[in-house]
Amino acid sequence: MSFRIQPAPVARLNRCQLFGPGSRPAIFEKMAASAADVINLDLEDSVAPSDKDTARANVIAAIGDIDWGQKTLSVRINGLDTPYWYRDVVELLELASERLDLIMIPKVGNAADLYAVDALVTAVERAKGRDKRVGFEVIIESAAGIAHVEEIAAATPRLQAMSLGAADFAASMGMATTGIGGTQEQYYMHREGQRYWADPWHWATAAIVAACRTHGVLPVDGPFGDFSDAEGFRAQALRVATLGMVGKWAIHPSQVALANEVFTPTEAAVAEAREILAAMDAAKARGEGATVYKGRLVDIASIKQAEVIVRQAEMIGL
Ligand SMILES: CCC(=O)SCCNC(=O)CCNC(=O)[C@H](O)C(C)(C)COP(=O)(O)OP(=O)(O)OC[C@H]1O[C@@H](n2cnc3c(N)ncnc32)[C@H](O)[C@@H]1OP(=O)(O)O
Ligand SMILES: O=CC(=O)O
Ligand SMILES: [Mg+2]
Repeated sequence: MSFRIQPAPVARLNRCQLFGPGSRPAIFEKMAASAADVINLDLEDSVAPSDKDTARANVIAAIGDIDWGQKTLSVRINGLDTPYWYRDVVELLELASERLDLIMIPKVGNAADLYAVDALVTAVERAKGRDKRVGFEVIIESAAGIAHVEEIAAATPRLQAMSLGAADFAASMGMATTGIGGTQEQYYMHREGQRYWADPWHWATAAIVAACRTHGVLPVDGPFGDFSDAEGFRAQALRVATLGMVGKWAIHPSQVALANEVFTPTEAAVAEAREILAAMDAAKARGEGATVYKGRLVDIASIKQAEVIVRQAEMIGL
């Protein structure tokens, strides 16, 4: 470990973030009743320009009126390149109840974007005497966002989570696809007559995880558009979980259980992690830093790996 200790992210569950358009209040109660850890009421791309004001009013009312239980409640505001975002921030913080936990800022391109939102949020919070400081989450979904991902992760202590937004990311990068996440038909290796599909999201995912882990932010995978493809969703979620992400968006209720399943450690994984910790305790008592568990090496690094799983299990209450 470097002299600088890696900061821990906020200790809360973020296995699934369920999205719904702010212009569709009929589904808000259904969202609140879902098994998602985080709810994202959207004012941005799922809301038509003509509905922006109505959607904002719907969301402000729903924040206070609906029982969101223990969920983290987040509102995605419009991007800083639009005429809507400042009113989103001002009205949310002037009019919505303190039940609001997070503001999600889309299409961030650099740390200055967050500086601007932070300044506005801070001013409104002070003016209104709000006790609860609202947190931020961001979406990396542009070439500029991924190029500046580390400075964005470090931009403000308000930042709790960072998502990869595959749709806008693909557009901004000029990727030859209209798919939202998952396998891309043309992204394959060819050998001896066989095609082997690779993961075009891998680099961005790993870059986000590294930036997030460096600065104590939760890394999250964004949307998987084809909600009738459960196996495709599961494969995408398993890949990003393997790389260190803690959760994934659901853009349809059918994706919530899939995300929760992938980002909840299995009983067997938790049992194994606890056994590794016990094996290492026993090794330590013998004055050893390394030992053998089920025929394989475990050492002090294994303690940290096992602790990731045990901490997650404890948060879920397993
Ligand atoms: C791609 C880039 C991004 O920015 S993604 C993030 C922004 N997009 C969004 O927020 C879209 C969220 N999803 C939706 O708007 C809808 O799920 C879409 C995809 C339009 C499908 O809606 P719909 O045709 O009603 O689906 P369905 O008939 O299969 O619905 C079955 C039951 O589930 C409900 N439902 C639908 N969507 C949600 C949701 N997001 N959260 C909670 N419940 C939802 C429907 O109302 C329907 O309920 P019921 O069975 O009639 O009681
Ligand atoms: O906002 C999400 C995306 O994929 O774009
Ligand atoms: Mg987007």
